[in-house]
Amino acid sequence: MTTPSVDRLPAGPASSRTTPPPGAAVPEEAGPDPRLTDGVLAGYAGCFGCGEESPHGLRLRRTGHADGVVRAEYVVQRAHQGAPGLAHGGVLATAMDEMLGWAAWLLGRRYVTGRLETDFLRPVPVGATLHLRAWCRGVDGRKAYLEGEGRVGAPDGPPAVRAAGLFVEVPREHFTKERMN
Ligand SMILES: CCCCCCCC(=O)SCCNC(=O)CCNC(=O)[C@H](O)C(C)(C)COP(=O)(O)OP(=O)(O)OC[C@H]1O[C@@H](n2cnc3c(N)ncnc32)[C@H](O)[C@@H]1OP(=O)(O)O
Repeated sequence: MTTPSVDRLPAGPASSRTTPPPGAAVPEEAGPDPRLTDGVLAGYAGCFGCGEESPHGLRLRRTGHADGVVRAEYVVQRAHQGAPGLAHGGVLATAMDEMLGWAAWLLGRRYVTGRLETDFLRPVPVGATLHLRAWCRGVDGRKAYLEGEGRVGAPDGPPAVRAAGLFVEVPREHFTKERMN
């Protein structure tokens, strides 16, 4: 069991559907299983969140993981605007989805987002670097409960976004059977 050493924001966005039930353990971080990172799944270059081949994608850059917490940086691009000069909320939610997904996959199993809840705490300007981190709060059968946050300008900068999510473990076929190409 690991307990992420995270300086958590006071009130999270979690509803009952993204809160682990009592007794749900936080597993040891397994590290991404090489069998999961086969180019089709984790690390996919076409991924809108992290892929280098996605022209207007977020291109999240992972900066490390330790003690069950995964960290990344995201620089807000002009293509990510909602209001002029400010990041679109849906784009920020995407960044959090990606982060929570990474934290889930570090458990060594394949997960997809079932539910994502997001709080937007302050606007994030184009050109700003968002320092992101995410961690697991517990696993209950196929369900993993993740949490994360993004801070502007520095890892201890002002919080701009936070999220809680319920991820569901799926078999490999999930990613192949309904693919269009
Ligand atoms: C490295 C990779 C990074 C990836 C980062 C990006 C992650 C993503 O964005 S993934 C893409 C977005 N997500 C998707 O496309 C998922 C689409 N949905 C699905 O495929 C299915 O609905 C799926 C797999 C989530 C669940 O379906 P299924 O496998 O039939 O499981 P199901 O029996 O319905 O649910 C399993 C459990 O999860 C719970 N659950 C499922 N969905 C939700 C939900 N939205 N809210 C709360 N609980 C839920 C169920 O209640 C059930 O709980 P219990 O076991 O206690 O009864």
